[in-house]
Amino acid sequence: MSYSTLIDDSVQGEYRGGSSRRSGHSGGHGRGYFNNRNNDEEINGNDNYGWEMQKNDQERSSRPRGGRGGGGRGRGGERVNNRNVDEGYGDDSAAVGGRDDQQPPASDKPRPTYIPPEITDEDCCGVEAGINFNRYEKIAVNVSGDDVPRHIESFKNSGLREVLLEKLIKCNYTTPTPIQKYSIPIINSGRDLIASAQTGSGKTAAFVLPIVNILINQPSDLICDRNYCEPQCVILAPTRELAIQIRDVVYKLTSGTCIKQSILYGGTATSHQRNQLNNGVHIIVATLGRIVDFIDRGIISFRSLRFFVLDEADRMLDMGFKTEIEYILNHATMIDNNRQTIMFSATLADEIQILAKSYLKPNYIFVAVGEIGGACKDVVQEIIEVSKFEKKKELLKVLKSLGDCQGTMVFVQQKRNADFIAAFLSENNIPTTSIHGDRQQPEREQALRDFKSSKMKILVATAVAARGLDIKGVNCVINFDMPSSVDEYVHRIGRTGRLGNSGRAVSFYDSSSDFSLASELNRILKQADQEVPPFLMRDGSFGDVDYTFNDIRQPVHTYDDGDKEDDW
Ligand SMILES: Nc1ncnc2c1ncn2[C@@H]1O[C@H](COP(=O)(O)OP(=O)(O)OP(=O)(O)O)[C@@H](O)[C@H]1O
Repeated sequence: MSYSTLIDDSVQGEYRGGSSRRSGHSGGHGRGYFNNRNNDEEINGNDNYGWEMQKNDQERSSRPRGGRGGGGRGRGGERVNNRNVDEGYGDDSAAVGGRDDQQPPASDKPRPTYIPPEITDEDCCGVEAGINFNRYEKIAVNVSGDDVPRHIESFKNSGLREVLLEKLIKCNYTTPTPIQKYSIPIINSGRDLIASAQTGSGKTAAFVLPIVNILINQPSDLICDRNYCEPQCVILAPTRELAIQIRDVVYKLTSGTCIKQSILYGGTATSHQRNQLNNGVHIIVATLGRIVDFIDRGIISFRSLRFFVLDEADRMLDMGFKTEIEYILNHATMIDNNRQTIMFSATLADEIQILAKSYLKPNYIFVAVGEIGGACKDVVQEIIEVSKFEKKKELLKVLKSLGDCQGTMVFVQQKRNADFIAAFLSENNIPTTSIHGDRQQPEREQALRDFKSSKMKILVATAVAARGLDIKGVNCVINFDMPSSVDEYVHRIGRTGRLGNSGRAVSFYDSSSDFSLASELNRILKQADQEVPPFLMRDGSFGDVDYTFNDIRQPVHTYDDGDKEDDW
């Protein structure tokens, strides 16, 4: 197979002497049309992380705040004029100020004209439950907070409306996962919630189901006009692709009901999104940069907001996004008492919990299924010591050992490396595509489609695909480069081994650059009952694993197999 049939145009362009986009012609469907660049979230964990984040934070913290009372375009307008509103923060915050010297000033950048395809039912098929699904029952659940509502045992007795139960049957959701058992009644009862559960264990439905249920059960008027919209629920995610996926779940659970939803994300035409908003929507799923643009323009107000959800909450509250989150929460139209705040992630460091507390009502509930920040035990983790010069050779060796390498995600740290590795694999006759923040939005979505449909066996990705993506048939994750934190490692390897399926993760450890991760990797491997290789013991300490549930408020109720009811 020739190289050009294996890899799409932009990668090819990149490989043949720099980015085709940079030289003014993007290949394929993007030619001369989608010539915006995507400032993306991977900047936060990867390329040039340090100084740019500081710069961005300074820039954002100097922005004027709120105060328009839901209309006034004055100050918002100024801000809009100061940057390209379509690109805004690119994806999605974190890139204000431009992290790339080659980027033209924001105001010179062309607006994206990409209108994403309409969602179809085919877009909504997720992973099917695997052989270890029943093992979820054995995972201890810790809950803290006063007057915690009783958890459910089945969807049937969950209080969800018939229309939702029918949808669950269609989706093959027969039994709720532990996080769903606890979250559904908590959210249904109107309480704020911060929750952690392992990757691939159904956190999305854990918040979408009860929210949709309440919106249907206790409807309130949908307020909008041709310039303005008051959503009742806003769900924020750190990446565009994750926002799309959450929207798909919302669509799956609301289609045919009165609930209207919309998605706002960067790299796409704003006019299209605006039209949807002006017709009124109950639920907006969004990335941060784009929703802030709409707020700045006075198109979105929070007067009717009933639910504010942060998926991947630890990521959303870290330096890259925190200022924008606070901007939204402090917005003049936000009425705290009306709002239920809900936060989910597989990883929730103590600092994040402390920060999150200030956004939650004092009687919020904290739920942790299993070890907070622990890796999914259905993923067999293998760490190989490889010098950076040997990595490509080792990659081919690992892929060969997989037999058919269909459904492999290869993570790298830098965007240029993603294209480089994709080109390298393609040259070795392995159909490969790539996803990262320098690819244009249609290309990113096409890459995911090609990987999901098995047209491409391998997806090479940066941090942009590390969190939340739920792709059927991902059998193996390869960390070609180690991520910069062990939490990101947990998210990356969690793209496989989802919903009780088994998965495999192979990570290349180069002592010269990954030394600082050694102790944390030891802990993660031990927590997940995996073998710890000698070189990690050599490079890192090997203290006791401490994933104890730690709520700043006490007491904590622990529920494990056989001890489910006592504390209620
Ligand atoms: N009760 C259920 N029964 C069967 N399938 C389910 C159930 N709940 C969720 N799923 C499916 O499980 C898969 C994983 O769910 P989801 O993406 O919400 O996981 P997650 O916990 O958010 O993972 P991550 O931490 O990686 O974001 C999805 O394909 C979803 O459709």
